[in-house]
Amino acid sequence: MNATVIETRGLTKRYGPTVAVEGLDLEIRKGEVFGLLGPNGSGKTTTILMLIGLTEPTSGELSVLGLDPRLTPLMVKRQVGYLPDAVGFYDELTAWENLRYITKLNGLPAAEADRRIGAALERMGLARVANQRVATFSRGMRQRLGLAELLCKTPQVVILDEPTLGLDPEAARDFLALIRQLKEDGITVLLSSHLLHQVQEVCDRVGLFSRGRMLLTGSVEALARQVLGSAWRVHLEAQPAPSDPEGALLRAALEQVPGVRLVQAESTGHWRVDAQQDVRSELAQAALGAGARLIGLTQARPGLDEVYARYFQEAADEA
Ligand SMILES: Nc1ncnc2c1ncn2[C@@H]1O[C@H](COP(=O)(O)OP(=O)(O)OP(=O)(O)O)[C@@H](O)[C@H]1O
Repeated sequence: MNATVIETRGLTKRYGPTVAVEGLDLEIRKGEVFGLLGPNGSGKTTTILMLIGLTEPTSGELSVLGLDPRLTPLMVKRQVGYLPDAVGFYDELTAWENLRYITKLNGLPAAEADRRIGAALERMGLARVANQRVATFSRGMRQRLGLAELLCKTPQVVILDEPTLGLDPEAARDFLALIRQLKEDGITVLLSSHLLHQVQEVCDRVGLFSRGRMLLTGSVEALARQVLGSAWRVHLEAQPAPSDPEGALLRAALEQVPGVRLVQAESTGHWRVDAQQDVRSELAQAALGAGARLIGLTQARPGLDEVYARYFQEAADEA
């Protein structure tokens, strides 16, 4: 198993009477992409700020790359790239000049800085606009420039606060693809977002936050299984046999497939099947066995939005 890169135990932050983060136990391993997910005000930013030593925890333990950000904030900052939700650049300088300025502040020798800046801009798809003033950049380009800035530090860990905020769907998808590339380089990524459906594709694991507490953690599939009781969803289109006009036989056949949890008629000839594992071929066989004409079978993963909504609905019902 990969080394633990970020670890917290009972991490808590209070602002006067407000509990921003309470009793957070977190363990993130090298090369993981971990998503802190939850609505506005649930404690994601405060968690991030504690991890990079920008705010003091009220109590609890934390370690980032084996260091305590309370004791050695500069050493942590040197190895951890942090992209806040609003990235600030000098609008009148070009992309290259902005990065050059920052690398100079970080004490990087000029030749090495030029090499890293060139590579980072290329990697972020900004090489063509390297000499363009940042004032002319879209929000998506600024975000990519923010990531390029982080890469100049050759960080081991990258922490991104709401990285897709304000991006249109295409720019958001592109940005998430860049995050996936960081993982391929062995960089550990922690990102926060309230856009559950958007980040679920890119995260190996997620922690769902609510009111300062991380209530659920795991892979999207594990959470779906835990909360919804199933992790696979298949949409099946079939015309029942002429002798089974209501589709009752077809439905019974689908229900009998091992692993199937729920079969629901969505509209005439359309069925939704929730299952514990991939049962597509078994469903196809069952449909044919019931004399139906199989028209189509598509698979969709239940989304985090649904997990989140169901989990909090159940918690509210219990309360
Ligand atoms: N400096 C502060 N002083 C007082 N209260 C604060 C401070 N920073 C955050 N809080 C409170 O702590 C709670 C958690 O806020 P936090 O910013 O961590 O949430 P978040 O999940 O990152 O939300 P968002 O998505 O809106 O950034 C909120 O109730 C917030 O009002």
